[in-house]
Amino acid sequence: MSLPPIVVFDLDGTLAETAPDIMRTLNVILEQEGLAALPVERARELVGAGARALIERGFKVSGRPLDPETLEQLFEGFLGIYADGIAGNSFIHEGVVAALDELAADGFVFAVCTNKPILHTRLFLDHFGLSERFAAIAGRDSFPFFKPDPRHLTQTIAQAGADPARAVMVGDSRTDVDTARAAGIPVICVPFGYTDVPVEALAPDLVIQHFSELPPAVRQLTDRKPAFATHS
Ligand SMILES: O=C(O)COP(=O)(O)O
Ligand SMILES: [Mg+2]
Repeated sequence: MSLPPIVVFDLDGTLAETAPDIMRTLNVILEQEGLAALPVERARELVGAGARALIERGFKVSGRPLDPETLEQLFEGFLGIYADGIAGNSFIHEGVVAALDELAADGFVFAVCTNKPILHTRLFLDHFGLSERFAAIAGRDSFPFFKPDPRHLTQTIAQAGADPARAVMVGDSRTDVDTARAAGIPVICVPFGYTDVPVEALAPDLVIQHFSELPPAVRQLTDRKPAFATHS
């Protein structure tokens, strides 16, 4: 039996708007350290490479040096603060569930490959009742490597038991495009996530404006026709 095709999703900024709760957590930490809170709009340049990088970048834009030991302490604090109220102001983007339903009817399976810690990733997806929709869920700490290392993506696909030759990545940032390119997997970008340059500048295979555009985009890139195409 052949392996199923797969769509692998980035989480922050792609499947979900998570910036309000991520930035709220960062601001608790910055204020604890005597620094000014940053506006949620800064998420576009700060989020995307995981919680440690977020804290580092938050200190950098605040003009405060940060030594490695303090970073580790603050990261430990971040884990608890963010987990507590992880979905307070976050939401799954409109059309995600309908797109999953439509692609599942075509035989696709799904996975999440995110640089969010796996603890938060699972908590978040559980909160929205979505965990069981994914054949594999991989966070930044699920393997000894993480995006943009292509093995984060290829191992996620392997764990999902899917066909890497009929895989598509969906993301919102340079990290996702670089990961997919290095893995030789086509990539679709959403323009409403966390990136400091327009996603078009990252040259993904396709850009979708809304998740209603995802099923045809995925079919185009995997050369698959809708299940009932022959009847139309
Ligand atoms: O939380 C982050 O910094 C990155 O998460 P993502 O890989 O889901 O965009
Ligand atoms: Mg992202």
